[in-house]
Amino acid sequence: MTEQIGYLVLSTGDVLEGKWLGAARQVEGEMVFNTAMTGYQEVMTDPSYAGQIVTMTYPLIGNYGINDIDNESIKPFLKGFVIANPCHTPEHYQSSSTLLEMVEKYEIPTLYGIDTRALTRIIRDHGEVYGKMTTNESDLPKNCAVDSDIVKQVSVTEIKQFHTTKTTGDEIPHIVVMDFGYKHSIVHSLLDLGCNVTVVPFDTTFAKIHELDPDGILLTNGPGNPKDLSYLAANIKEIAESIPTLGICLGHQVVALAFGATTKRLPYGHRGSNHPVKDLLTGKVLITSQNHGYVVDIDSVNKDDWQVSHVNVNDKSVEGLIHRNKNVMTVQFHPEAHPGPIDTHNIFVNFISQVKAKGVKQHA
Ligand SMILES: NC(=O)CC[C@H](N)C(=O)O
Repeated sequence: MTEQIGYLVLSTGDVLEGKWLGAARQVEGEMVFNTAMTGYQEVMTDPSYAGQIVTMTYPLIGNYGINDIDNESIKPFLKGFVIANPCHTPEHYQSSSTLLEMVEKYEIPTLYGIDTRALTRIIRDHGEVYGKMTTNESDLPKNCAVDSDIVKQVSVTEIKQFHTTKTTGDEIPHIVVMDFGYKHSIVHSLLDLGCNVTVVPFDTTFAKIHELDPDGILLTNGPGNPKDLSYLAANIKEIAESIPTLGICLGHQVVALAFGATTKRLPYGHRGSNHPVKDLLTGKVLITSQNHGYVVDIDSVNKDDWQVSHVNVNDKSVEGLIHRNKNVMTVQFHPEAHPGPIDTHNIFVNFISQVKAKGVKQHA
């Protein structure tokens, strides 16, 4: 294994020295930190990290290996990975390869031996931080914001169909998933609840979606700045107004934008698996999985049409919206978890109930 020295040079002027896990692969991108103590495989394969260099605050990564079931997409899309201590001797009955093998297979630029908690403090103090993973410590990152067409880079280009094996009666709702960079767990959650699923490209038109004859629409998570998708607003509004709709994370943000709200950047994002969210309808606090850098501006939400259903306990930001007259609900957190707790699984259950209440069509 290589012991080659590598550097993480930050736009703040800080330089952190580490070693390359696998080959040296120079890359630059937006720095973000994730505080989950487990779930590194799901984090590495979540398409919402496309264009970003991810660091894990938890120091030991790779200790339960890499398995064949927890990938959240067809391949990792993150730009780089920065960790403290990699484990080369994993122990888990489902483990089929190691972190190093994963990093090499997908050529993920990875540095280890970095004090990732000190790095996280720098990101928290400065907010928007860019980093360059390099072999040359005087190699400064440029302003490498995430590409404005990043969703196009991760979305499917062709329709994909999935059939449920868990029928709960004779009604099988058909859910069309608009793919902004979907996590596989979202589709698994729908299949487990007895739905058939069609995944379509993020920019599929209302007319095309109508031809697919869905009972419900799910707009997924995805990378980048939601405002870069403002050009889709009219299409998204038309879809959400006509068909029961659930938006998750980026899906929540683009629905809010389509109905006239605005989004803004959070100081340093919410990424981890223990973010407390208050459900304002039940008064309960739920522990949620999160991964976002932008948020819907609460003051911009039209309160005549929308009810704020969830708020973040830590910073009071919007975590969920329900339309007062249409069948539209959206959440900023991840009800599919993976990684993280399943406190909010009911979001899917409620959505499917709403779809069924509207009447499931007989599909050929
Ligand atoms: N997971 C997501 O869907 C993230 C949404 C958006 N890219 C953000 O950072 O806020």
